[in-house]
Amino acid sequence: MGFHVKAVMFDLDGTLVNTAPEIAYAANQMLSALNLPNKSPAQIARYIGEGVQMLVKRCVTNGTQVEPDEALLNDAQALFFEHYAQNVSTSQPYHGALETLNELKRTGFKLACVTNKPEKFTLPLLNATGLADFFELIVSGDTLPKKKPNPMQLHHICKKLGVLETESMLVGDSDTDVVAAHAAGCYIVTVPYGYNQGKAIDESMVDATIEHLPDLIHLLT
Ligand SMILES: O=C(O)COP(=O)(O)O
Ligand SMILES: [Mg+2]
Repeated sequence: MGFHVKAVMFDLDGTLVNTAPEIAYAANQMLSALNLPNKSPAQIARYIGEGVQMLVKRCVTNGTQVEPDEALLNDAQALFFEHYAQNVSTSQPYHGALETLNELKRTGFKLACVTNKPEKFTLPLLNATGLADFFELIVSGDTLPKKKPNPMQLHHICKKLGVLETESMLVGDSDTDVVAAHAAGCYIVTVPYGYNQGKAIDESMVDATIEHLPDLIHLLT
């Protein structure tokens, strides 16, 4: 396919691990604590992708653009952190995730994880799912001042790994990933099964789409 790639960066939620159920569980515990009605896991899954603050805001405002009361939002954030910390890492990697990372690492690719999830949740999740050791670098949503769709995390990873952006690929599940990769100048490959706020990925905007992670092996080796 002509990808001259030395480094592969993986998005986490919706790409490597099916975290929507555990995120929805924590979000509903937060809503219950605030005496707000619970939401279906499918609805909450549509709020994933732009970090915890956006997820919480969408949960308390029913996904609308209205600004919630600041005190309510602060309480909601704290409650989400408290509840998610108690049950993070009950999720499973998607089919083929481990074998794909294993094979890409074995064949010499530099691997990194880039997520909008806060570090507090990223590291336990990667450890519990057995994914952490594949990555030379893990950059979370609060590791740097900006997160995806801003390209800062991707530039940071390329610099640390000693590769050019044009030699790097992001594998993701959402428009957030697509915009970040374009802004950084990296290749972008997407999976169709993750969380893209209920929309399909616009395939004209990506370098390739794969059905499942193991398809990457054929694309890159
Ligand atoms: O926490 C989120 O909003 C999404 O996380 P992701 O970047 O790993 O998909
Ligand atoms: Mg994602």
